[in-house]
Amino acid sequence: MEKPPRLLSSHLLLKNRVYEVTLNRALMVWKELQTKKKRVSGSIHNSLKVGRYCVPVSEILAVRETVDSRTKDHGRWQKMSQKPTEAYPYTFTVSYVERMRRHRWRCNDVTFYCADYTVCQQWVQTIRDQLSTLTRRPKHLLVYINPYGGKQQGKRIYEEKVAPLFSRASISTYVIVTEHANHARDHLKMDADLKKYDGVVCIGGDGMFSEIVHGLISRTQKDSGVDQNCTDEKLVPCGIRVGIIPAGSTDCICYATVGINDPVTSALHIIVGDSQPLDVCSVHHNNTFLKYSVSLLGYGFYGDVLTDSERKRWMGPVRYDFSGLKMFLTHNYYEGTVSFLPATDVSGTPRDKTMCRAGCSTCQHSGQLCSEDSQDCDDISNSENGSDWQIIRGKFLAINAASMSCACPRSPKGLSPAAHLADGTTDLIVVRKCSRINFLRHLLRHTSKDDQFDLSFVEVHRVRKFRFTTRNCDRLFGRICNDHPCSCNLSTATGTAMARSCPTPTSKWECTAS
Ligand SMILES: Nc1ncnc2c1ncn2[C@@H]1O[C@H](COP(=O)(O)OP(=O)(O)OP(=O)(O)O)[C@@H](O)[C@H]1O
Repeated sequence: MEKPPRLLSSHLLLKNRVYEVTLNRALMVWKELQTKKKRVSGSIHNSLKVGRYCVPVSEILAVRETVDSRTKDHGRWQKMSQKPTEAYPYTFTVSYVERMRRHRWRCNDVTFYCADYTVCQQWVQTIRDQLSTLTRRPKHLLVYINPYGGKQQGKRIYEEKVAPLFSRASISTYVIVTEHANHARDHLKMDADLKKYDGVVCIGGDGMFSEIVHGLISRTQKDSGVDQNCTDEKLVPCGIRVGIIPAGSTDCICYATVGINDPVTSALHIIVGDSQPLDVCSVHHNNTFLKYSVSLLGYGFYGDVLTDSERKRWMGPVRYDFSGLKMFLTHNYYEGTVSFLPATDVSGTPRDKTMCRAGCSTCQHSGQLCSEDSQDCDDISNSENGSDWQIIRGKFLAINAASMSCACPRSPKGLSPAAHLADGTTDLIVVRKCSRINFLRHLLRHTSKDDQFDLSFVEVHRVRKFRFTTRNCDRLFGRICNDHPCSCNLSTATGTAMARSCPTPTSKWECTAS
């Protein structure tokens, strides 16, 4: 492939050594000219070889000029440990993403010393020009902080770890610290002037993310004239991106999308404009819309754990372990009928060995699955009307729909390890009534390498829609656990980014009680 032409090339001083520094539209590279003693850190993933560093322009956060070793910014990010020699009195500092191990990102600064003021200015201006061409980067963000989630550290996490990075990247923010549950949802639904923002940032856990998703999707449907109660109507995808800064108890949506629960990593993904579409399921009861779900919808064990754990919020994150143990000992089961429409037109299965990650080819293809005029969507409707529905009757300990892996640090594989983030399907996991010891075996497999579906009392299906009808309809929806990671907080087990996520309502399923 042809190399992009050089925009700039200069000999600049860095840590008292002379480097050849070059910039093209894609990369900034600096290479040491005198390498008597190689003392370059190998910690940067971006480096091509010792003494040569390479940073994609897309991962440069900012550049700032420094005159006479006094930077214009006096932030904590400044690392001006060495004084410029007299021959190189003009400096500029580049902040960029340093990729560490295990999906962790950090902001690193490198300061270059120039002999000539014009050269210094040229570098600053050319890098800024290149950054201004990156149109996916947000400039204005609406930030909601839940001061109540997780260990109640949301405000501190935002102020100490995230806000300085947003300010470094010249992102303007409008920050709302929520005052009560559903504050963010209602503000997004009714009041927020979304045209002013390039994205919404959620500082909190999965419950808070769910609030924001509900606010945004409901607003989008209302603005587009879509009736949420009608199961046959196609949902209109939500155009605005949502960033997650993990500050909850389990943060499984962040973990499953970014691969790590780390506020700095998530903030950096937001700054560089990364995005990952997510499936959104809608849940209905008797032709009435109940909820949206992007991660786990659980009935039975997981719903019971959530219901119980909400009453014990004062315990902090450990409440999930406590309630998990309690529900495990209670060993409730539920009788009813599960009917589902299998996703027969997709390539993968829930038993695959690969985990879905950003850039997954299956999700890229399926992202357009239910776009307007899609033939595939018509095929799905035809199947519904036909006889493709399958039925399971019996007594169940748990009925779960995982629209993503639902992985979290305590259960790194998650509830359904091969579930896709945006393929328009959900993995339906049915755990039939079994002995307590067998159920424990199933739960323990969420934390081990063993296949949690390879048990006679567990069934897993990749589906487009499903229905659950209990024998006792009254109890049905009181026990649904929606968009909540309690699944990852079982008595035995223990999730950027944020998740940089863009809700795309590509699949729908319904629960009906009759
Ligand atoms: N100011 C507030 N006071 C009380 N509750 C709030 C407030 N703001 C948001 N909430 C509610 O707090 C609930 C829990 O928040 P969040 O998801 O951030 O933390 P968590 O439950 O500890 O973490 P996780 O969902 O990852 O387990 C959410 O359902 C949200 O509706």
